[in-house]
Amino acid sequence: MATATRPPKSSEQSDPAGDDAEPMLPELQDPDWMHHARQVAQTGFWAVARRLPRLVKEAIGVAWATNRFDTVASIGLNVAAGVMTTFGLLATTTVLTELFAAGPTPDRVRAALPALLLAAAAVMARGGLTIAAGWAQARLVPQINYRVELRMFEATTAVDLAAFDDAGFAEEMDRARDRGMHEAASIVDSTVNLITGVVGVLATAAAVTVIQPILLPCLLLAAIPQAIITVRIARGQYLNMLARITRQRRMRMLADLMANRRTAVEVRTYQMREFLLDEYRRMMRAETRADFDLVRSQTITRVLGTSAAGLATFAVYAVLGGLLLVGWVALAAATTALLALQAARTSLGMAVFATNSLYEEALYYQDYRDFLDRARLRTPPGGGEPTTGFDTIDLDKVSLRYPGTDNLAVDEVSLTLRRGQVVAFVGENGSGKTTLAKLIAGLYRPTSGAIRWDGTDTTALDPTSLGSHVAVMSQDWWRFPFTARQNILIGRHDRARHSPGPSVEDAASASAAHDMILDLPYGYDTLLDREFKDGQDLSGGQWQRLVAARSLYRHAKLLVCDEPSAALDARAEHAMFQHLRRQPDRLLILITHRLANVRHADQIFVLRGGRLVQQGDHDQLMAQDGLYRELFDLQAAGYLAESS
Ligand SMILES: Nc1ncnc2c1ncn2[C@@H]1O[C@H](COP(=O)(O)OP(=O)(O)OP(=O)(O)O)[C@@H](O)[C@H]1O
Repeated sequence: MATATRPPKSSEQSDPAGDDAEPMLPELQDPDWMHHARQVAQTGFWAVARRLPRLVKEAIGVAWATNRFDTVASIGLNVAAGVMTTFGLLATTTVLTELFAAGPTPDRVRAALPALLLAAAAVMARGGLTIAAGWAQARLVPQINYRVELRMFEATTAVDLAAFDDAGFAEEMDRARDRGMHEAASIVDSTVNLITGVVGVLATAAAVTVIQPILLPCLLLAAIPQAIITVRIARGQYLNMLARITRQRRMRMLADLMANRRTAVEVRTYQMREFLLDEYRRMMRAETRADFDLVRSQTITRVLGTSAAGLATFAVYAVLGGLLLVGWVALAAATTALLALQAARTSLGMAVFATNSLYEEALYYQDYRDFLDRARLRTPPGGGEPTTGFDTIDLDKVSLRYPGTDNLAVDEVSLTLRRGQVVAFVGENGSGKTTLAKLIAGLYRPTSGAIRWDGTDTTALDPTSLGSHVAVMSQDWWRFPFTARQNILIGRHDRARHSPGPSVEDAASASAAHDMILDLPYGYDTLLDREFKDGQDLSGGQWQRLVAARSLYRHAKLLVCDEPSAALDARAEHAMFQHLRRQPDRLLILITHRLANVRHADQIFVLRGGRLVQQGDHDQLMAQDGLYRELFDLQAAGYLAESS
């Protein structure tokens, strides 16, 4: 199903009005979570049926692990309902036998009464059991969904950061998240439906066998066409869905572009309206054609299937008539057989449909299982010594290579940092500053070399304990859709009362965010997401102040500030750097391209291509003919030129 990505065509190359014109946008690839689709489409029904026992076992295992009571109830009650079907049919035969017997009508009715009551009781019991089974089955679905989702996010939040740089991991996570995890409840649902269908068929077959074994082949003859139609229609729908999925994704993508606050500005400034609408119309025309094709082919299948079912029913009637004539079957038994026929048809259709669904769902569910296994391997083992912090941090020939890359992002860097210092990492874009800071913060483990806190290799320290002493003001911060207060509090959401550290307001004041927050409609309780009622948004610089407040609120012994003032105006930048000064119990690592802000740092480390090429304070580095002086002079020249 995968289609190759083509380069975008210009609008002059294509005719938006023509039905068969090439699309203006490049073809999309099928989503990764659809990789089983072809396999499902190409597997025959019997091949699927052979794998059923394993799939049923797997599904029952999932249900059992979630809620044993509801599992037993949904299967047991369905089986009990099947037994009632058999009783009901047998009682109906007795009723009919009494009614069709010779003698005065009142006597016949009286004789039929006990069996009639029994038949009525069986029907009522069956109805009650089916409802109770449905209730248990419906209870199972949300419980399974919650359990599976929770396990998914327990895994995604526990894996090491490096896992997210691994393309294979990210792909498996998307598959498991987009589709796999939603199939857990579906495989249980389909399994219960399958069991219900099979029990229904067996129950009617048992009744018919008791009444007259010769009627059993008639029952199957009449039910099979129905089963075939069900499979064919389901497969047709599936293949049609496969053929259309990429187009439907493109339509959703276009719909998103045309009705979205984030894209609204560019759609207008570039006057993209007609371009997007043309593309949407083209997709819609193709979709409508596909809808018509599906409806036509399904109608044809239904006509053929219904005719075959009609013929089969006619054949059964003929056989029954023959059996009646030769006296092999009594009239009452033949009438019951017709009732059984109807019930068996429905049950068989249900079982066949459930088999088909179960096969497909189980393939995708396996993706979820595989992802959990892979995530377990990527989760740091935990344990290790707890730590109360550090006086010195030593890096000994530390290197890091990102997965799937050839070059070292950090190349044999050795340096020593001390609590109480302000140090700066300086270098051109891509020189490895952020990566080095993340290594020191424990977010990545070195590919080689060692990082030691007071002489202890950090790999021997408990990661949670180590992380509690670190705060990182990242340059890739996220706009969390919480209130302003929560956005700061999450810096240390579990901080105990009276434990050291600034209050939310103090942290906000230190990062020049306090006044800006007070100006919001609900102050600190303003929700910072426009997608919710009464939500507000902030400018990039205002968000950056809030992010800074969060990391100051964390009150950690190691504070990494990666481009903390990139989006700040001059006044806010000045105010923030007043607070990012030396503190005796904190090591501050500053990464910035605005070199004026690092002039007062105790140590400046200059990186180039991942290697540490210079180190010293500002005066020492300016005295050398090196990269630092070159970068500093370039920046200073810009200001000097302006002022002259
Ligand atoms: N997640 C990642 N996966 C693969 N390569 C990465 C990843 N992050 C960074 N790199 C690469 O590692 C090198 C160092 O990147 P890093 O972000 O540490 O540089 P930097 O000095 O902080 O750059 P900038 O000044 O632009 O922020 C670059 O070549 C970059 O392309």
